[in-house]
Amino acid sequence: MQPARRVAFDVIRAVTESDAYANLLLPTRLERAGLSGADAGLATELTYGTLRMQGYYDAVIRIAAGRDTDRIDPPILDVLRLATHQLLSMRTAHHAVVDEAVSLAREVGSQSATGFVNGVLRTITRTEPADWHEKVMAQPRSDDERLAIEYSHPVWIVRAFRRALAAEGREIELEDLLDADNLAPRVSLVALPGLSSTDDLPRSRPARYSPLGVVSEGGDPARWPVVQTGHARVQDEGSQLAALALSRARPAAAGERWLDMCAGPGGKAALLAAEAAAVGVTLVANEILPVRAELVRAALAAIPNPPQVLVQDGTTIGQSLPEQFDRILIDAPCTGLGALRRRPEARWRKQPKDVAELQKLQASLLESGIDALKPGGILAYVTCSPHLAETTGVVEGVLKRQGGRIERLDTAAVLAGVTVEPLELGEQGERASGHVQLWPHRHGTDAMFICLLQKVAG
Ligand SMILES: C[S@@+](CC[C@H](N)C(=O)[O-])C[C@H]1O[C@@H](n2cnc3c(N)ncnc32)[C@H](O)[C@@H]1O
Repeated sequence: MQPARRVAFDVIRAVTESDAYANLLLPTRLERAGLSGADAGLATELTYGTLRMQGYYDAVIRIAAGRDTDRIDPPILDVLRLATHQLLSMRTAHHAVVDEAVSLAREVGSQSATGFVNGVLRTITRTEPADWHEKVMAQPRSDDERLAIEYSHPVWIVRAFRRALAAEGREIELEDLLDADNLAPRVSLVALPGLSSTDDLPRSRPARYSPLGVVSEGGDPARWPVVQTGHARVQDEGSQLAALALSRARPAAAGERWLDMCAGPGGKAALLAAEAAAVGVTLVANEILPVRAELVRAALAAIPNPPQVLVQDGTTIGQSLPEQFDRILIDAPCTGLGALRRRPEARWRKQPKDVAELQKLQASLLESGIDALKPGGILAYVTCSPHLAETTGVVEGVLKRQGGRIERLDTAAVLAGVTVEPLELGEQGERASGHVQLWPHRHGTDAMFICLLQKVAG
């Protein structure tokens, strides 16, 4: 079997069977198989494309097999999904796809499975991709269910996106957003201030919004010397803006103390640390999980006088370190619904019940952050999810409970002073409630939510 397809199949299997993360597993499997360049690109496209479009392909397989996908053996279903991706989206030669799928089915299933796979795939090849689209979309459904199938997202996520866009008067952008989630994101990098500049980053063009960012125009940035020294990093532009919203909310005074409360694996902490070092500010990074705290230490190693890394539950920091910090970043654990482009399987793994649990933790981290903030200090509450329960829901609930202790800052105005090009924001809501919501389809970033708050002085 062609090695790229084998790697893709093995990763897809590990994702379905043992909850592996494709973005972590794929690079190690590519290396083990000795794949690089075009072969690595093909394996990545096969893996990510199949996992992203799984919902749509399952709808096709259901019709072609005449049975529900939960009545198909999981390894055989994965064989069919990978083959369907090649047939419908990559237009690979039919006989090659069917032959390879049948051999895989022989290897991972029973003899009877080979006949089943052969039959289902031959049925799929007999109809053009555009006609499959028509068949799959033919049954009458609600608008959200139709979008869920067409763009391969669970319905509850479609609904959450619709509500978040409606809150800013941009419900009309829903299809663009769902479509953007199915495209590979461009690779953005940050040049850490004081350690490198965007001129040191080869084969790249300046980012649209981040003054420290570039977008790679090809090649593997991990091989660039400035990235290998840790002086520049691969980092989504939305994450850069989240860190810069805090560090540049107002001029920093030497001697300030900043806290990154949920720092693992350390991407934003590295940017904050570089910003802090340039103006004589001390950063403390905190992370609850020891293994992720190690990643934070590694991420900070290239910064001169690297910041202290604490391993604590952020929800207790308000008690253990009350009124200690001038600025705090809470990049809260969240559903990650704003980063579906990067984590192809995440949309199928997250469940609506996760939202309620996370919302409780997010509120308690925010309350703790407010306690840890000095009067007059600034806090950035950030999520890489646009789900309203995790964003404005958390902020509004905490503001209500805190009475007049905390007030909103105008995050849009702060970012207007930071970004290279002005950010196009929604028509309503954001100005009034002080936050900024970034979007993949509109800004080309992850859907980061950024809300600056200030503790009332005295
Ligand atoms: C969204 S990630 C932060 C990403 C990070 N800021 C970056 O840019 O690399 C959230 C982090 O919070 C950590 N976390 C979860 N619960 C926590 C808690 N109670 N206290 C502190 N950190 C927590 C998670 O382990 C995870 O590493």
